[in-house]
Amino acid sequence: MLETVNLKKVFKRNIAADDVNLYLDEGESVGLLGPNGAGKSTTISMMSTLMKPTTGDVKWNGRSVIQNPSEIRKELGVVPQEIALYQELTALENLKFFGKIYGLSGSNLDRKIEEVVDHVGLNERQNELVKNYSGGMKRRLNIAVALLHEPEIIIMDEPTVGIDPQSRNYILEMVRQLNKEKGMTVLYTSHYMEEVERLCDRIYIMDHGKIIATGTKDELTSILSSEESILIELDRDQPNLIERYKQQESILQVTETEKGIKLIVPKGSHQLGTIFDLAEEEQAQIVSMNVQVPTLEDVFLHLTGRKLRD
Ligand SMILES: Nc1ncnc2c1ncn2[C@@H]1O[C@H](COP(=O)(O)OP(=O)(O)OP(=O)(O)O)[C@@H](O)[C@H]1O
Repeated sequence: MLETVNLKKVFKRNIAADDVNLYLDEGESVGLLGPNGAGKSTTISMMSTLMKPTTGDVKWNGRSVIQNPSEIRKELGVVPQEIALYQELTALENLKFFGKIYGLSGSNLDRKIEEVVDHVGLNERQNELVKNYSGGMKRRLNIAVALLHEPEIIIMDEPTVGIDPQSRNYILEMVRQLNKEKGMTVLYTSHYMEEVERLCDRIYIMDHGKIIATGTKDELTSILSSEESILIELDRDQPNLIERYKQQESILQVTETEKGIKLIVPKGSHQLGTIFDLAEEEQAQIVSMNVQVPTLEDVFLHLTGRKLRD
């Protein structure tokens, strides 16, 4: 349905997207996951006609998006990261304005507005000025605008950045319904692993402009199927203990967490004795210990050596 072919964008000497190849089949919900600056916005801006690639192409049902931008733009629902609304107008006036740009009018436009306002849960507040909206409401209205012309696909650039947990939850549930109940294809970018885990059938992990892994959540975590992670909660910071663990060849990865340390070890390698012995030598109190199967966050760390939100 939508695919990129060796898509590349170079800003002066910075390669923001480097030979990106990804695709979405009809009805799929696909996540593009990566830290800030990974190249997600650049990639989806090119996919949605908002930016020209340096080289490569984007195909929409076999037709080049680069060759036919204005024609194909009408078929895509695009939710940019920046809020694109008129603050001095009401939500309803904004929707009428953008609806007309999409070529809608009369009772057809009224019906579509009613539908999208309902979908994003803004019925009761549609006559208020956008400047008085909360950040979460503005984001919801931003999404409503992108849905007005009934696109087959919605492309969303980090739609939950900077909003409260309740609005975030609302948006995630809304996107899930669009995909699962209305059958809309979704491309969702985020640096929140939990969001793509919750929403997406398939995930692309991006870093430094490149796609570094792809698959379902299970496929991606199976990259680490021969490993397990051990979460250790400590009574206080223990920099010496972290160093001691790092010196152990049998411990593959050591990361500091909010409350302690996370270790990645080969599955079934019976490291608990060593872990306890070293803690005792460093006079560190282990408050709790948890052995877990790897998460997408672990996969990212494994592939890049960095945390998603460093
Ligand atoms: N217009 C531009 N001019 C120069 N460099 C740019 C431009 N837009 C993006 N970049 C650079 O390209 C790289 C990728 O940026 P991009 O915004 O695509 O990343 P991202 O994964 O979407 O991150 P974020 O979550 O912060 O938006 C970054 O190094 C960024 O500084």
